[in-house]
Amino acid sequence: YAREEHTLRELRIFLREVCAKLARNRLFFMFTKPVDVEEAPDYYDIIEKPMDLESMMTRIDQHHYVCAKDFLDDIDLICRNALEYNPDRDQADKLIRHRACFLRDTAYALIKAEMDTDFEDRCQAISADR
Ligand SMILES: CC(=O)c1nc(NC(=O)[C@H]2CNCCN2)sc1-c1cc(O)cc(O)c1
Repeated sequence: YAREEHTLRELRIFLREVCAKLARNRLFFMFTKPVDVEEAPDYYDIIEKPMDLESMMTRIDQHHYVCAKDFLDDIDLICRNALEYNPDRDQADKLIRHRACFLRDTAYALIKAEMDTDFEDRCQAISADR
């Protein structure tokens, strides 16, 4: 059990670094905090499950993520929300959709590049056990 806790501690340290790196990229500024109703007045009428990088950092500290897949599921949620809220063909919507896809692809690439597959396998085994 102590070994599992050590593995999950290592996962949290790794995910904080990934989350911080994404939040530092100014291209992703619109995804770093909960959507501001000043910017998008009807946002919370349309989007059921809001998500953002700051909330994800809190979820790391709350031990919400037991494997990298759980973390990437929330990244996918940020992306899906942006695609749903910005469906139109106008420039503003297109830019946000592009940035959302870029955030998603960057997160997946960062984790694939920096995480051992056997480490993620161990985390997913713990996740399955819980
Ligand atoms: C993150 C997101 O999904 C988002 N979408 C927007 N869409 C629009 O403004 C589109 C909607 N269709 C009509 C033309 N305007 S603004 C916006 C946003 C940007 C920020 O700098 C901060 C913030 O909290 C939210």
